Amino acid sequence: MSFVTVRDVWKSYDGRPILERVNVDVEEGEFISIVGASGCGKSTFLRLLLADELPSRGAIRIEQGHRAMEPNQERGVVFQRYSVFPHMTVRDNIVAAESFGTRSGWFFGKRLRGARERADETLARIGLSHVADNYPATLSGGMQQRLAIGQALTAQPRILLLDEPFGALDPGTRLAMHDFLTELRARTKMTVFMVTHDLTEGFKLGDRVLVFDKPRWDPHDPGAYGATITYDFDARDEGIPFQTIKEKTHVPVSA
Ligand SMILES: Nc1ncnc2c1ncn2[C@@H]1O[C@H](COP(=O)(O)OP(=O)(O)OP(=O)(O)O)[C@@H](O)[C@H]1O
Repeated sequence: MSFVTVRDVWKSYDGRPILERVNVDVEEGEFISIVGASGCGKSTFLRLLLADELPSRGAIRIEQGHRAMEPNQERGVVFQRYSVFPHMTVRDNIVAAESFGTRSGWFFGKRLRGARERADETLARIGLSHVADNYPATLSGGMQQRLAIGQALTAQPRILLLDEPFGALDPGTRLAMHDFLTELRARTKMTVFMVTHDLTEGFKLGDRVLVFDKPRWDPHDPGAYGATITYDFDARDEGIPFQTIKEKTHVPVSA
C-alpha cells in the first residue's frame, strides 16, 4: 500500500461540488506537482491532505494508518499567503520552526545556540541574513514568503504542502529557492505536494504532475460538476503521460 492513498474523495461546499471522484496513490519521497485552472479546487485538495478540512465523501489515508482527521506536525504547509510569527525576529521564526517539533516546544542554553547557528545557515541560503534581527512586518511580501518557506523546510515534515510557494518571488530568487528545496529533498525523505501555475516549474521540480480539471462540463451551469485528476504525468521521463484518467465530456443540458 502506498504512503498516501486518496480514495474516491468528493468535496462540496453548500451543496456545490468542488472535487469529485479523486483517486491517487503517492509513494513516500515523491514530489507531486499539481496544476489546473484557477478555482478548480487545487488548494481545497491540499487542505484535505492537511486534514484542515474533511472530505464530503471518500477517505485520505497516510501510511496505511487511520484516516487523516486533523492536522499534525507530520504535515508542514506553506500557503500562498505567508504565515510567520509577527512577534518573533526573523531568526527566531526559523528557530521556532525547529523547536516546535520537540517535547518542550522551545530550546534553551546549548541547544538554543545550536539552533540559532543552523537558523543563520538557513537564512544565508534563503538570502535573509541581513534582516535576521528584524521583525517580519519590516520585510517585503517576497521576503516574508521566503521566511515561511525557510520555516517549513526547517521543520522537515514528512509531508510538505506548498501552495504556489514561489509565486511572489522574482525569477532569480525563485531559482535559488528551487535549488534549496531540491537539496533538502535529497537529504530527507520528504513527500511534497506543490500547487503551481507555472508548468515549467511543475515539471522541473516534480516527479509527477497531476492535472485537475472538470471531466464533466455543463456550459449552462459551470458549477454543476467538480474537478478531478484528469492527467498524471511522469515528470521524470520528460513528461510523457503514462496515465490518462478521464476523458472530457460535455454533458447535455437535459442530463
Ligand atoms: N470554505 C469554502 N467555502 C465555500 N467555498 C469555498 C471554500 N473554499 C473554497 N471554496 C470554493 O471552492 C472553489 C475552489 O477553490 P480553491 O481555492 O480550492 O481553487 P484553486 O484551484 O486552488 O484556485 P486558484 O488556482 O485560483 O488558487 C472556489 O470556487 C472557491 O470559491
